Amino acid sequence: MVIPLLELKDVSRRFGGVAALSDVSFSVPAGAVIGLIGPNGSGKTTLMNVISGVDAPTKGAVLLDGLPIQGVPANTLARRGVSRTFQHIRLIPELTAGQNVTLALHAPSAGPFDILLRLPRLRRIELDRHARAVELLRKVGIGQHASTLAGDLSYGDRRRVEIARALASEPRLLLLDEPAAGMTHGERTSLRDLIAGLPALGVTVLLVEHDMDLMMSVCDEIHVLNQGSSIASGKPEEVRANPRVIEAYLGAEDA
Ligand SMILES: Nc1ncnc2c1ncn2[C@@H]1O[C@H](COP(=O)(O)OP(=O)(O)OP(=O)(O)O)[C@@H](O)[C@H]1O
Repeated sequence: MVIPLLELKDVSRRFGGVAALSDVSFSVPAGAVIGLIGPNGSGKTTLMNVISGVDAPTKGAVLLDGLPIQGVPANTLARRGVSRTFQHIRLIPELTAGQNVTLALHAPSAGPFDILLRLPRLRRIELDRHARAVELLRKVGIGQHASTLAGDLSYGDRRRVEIARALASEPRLLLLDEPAAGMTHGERTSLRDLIAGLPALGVTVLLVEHDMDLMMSVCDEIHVLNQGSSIASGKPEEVRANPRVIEAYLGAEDA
């Protein structure tokens, strides 16, 4: 039996009287792009928080390579191969795209003596880190903007820098929370190609996104949440035609 990269078993999260997640179960096989959709407030971000260690479930298990990780802090999970982007951009606008990515890189970093004595090793480490950041920016299609201030980049390119930052820890599982939000049509098309290419780089993707065209064209499988519960799972075209899904979205529009 092949152990999935990620498995959720009856994951629940309550906030006081609010059941943000109720017994959500599904798995994410290695090498896939898996989508998570649902109307506003259905629990998608809560689930991303629980998987990435930003939050812990009230009940249930989150397994990475078959081992429980619920409650493990985000920085530990990052070392174990789980990385994410957030709904709201978290770059430092006064730093260049390259510097923003460099900040997210793991060691090798300089030691106190390297810094104090400005040993040649320090310069070499800095050059290596910069080269690695540029390589990551190239992977997401904006290598040419490595020296541009993050604050001067277009919205779509800032989102790409965020993805490059998330790739800096060499994740096996990348959680993308609404990466297309605020993007133009053209930016969405290139984001789609970027996401579709991630499995070939060894990165499995769990994607939360409201852009249905993007989801339909990039996901191998989609899971649908409504009011914290899983209401449908399947191939994009199956999910799109599912009456429960249509009803959940129409209901949300009426609200
Ligand atoms: N920290 C919190 N404290 C209290 N309630 C919360 C908290 N976080 C989320 N909730 C509630 O949990 C439910 C699910 O919220 P969540 O943000 O996960 O939904 P979502 O599907 O990501 O929504 P959106 O598409 O609008 O981002 C909502 O009712 C929300 O109000």
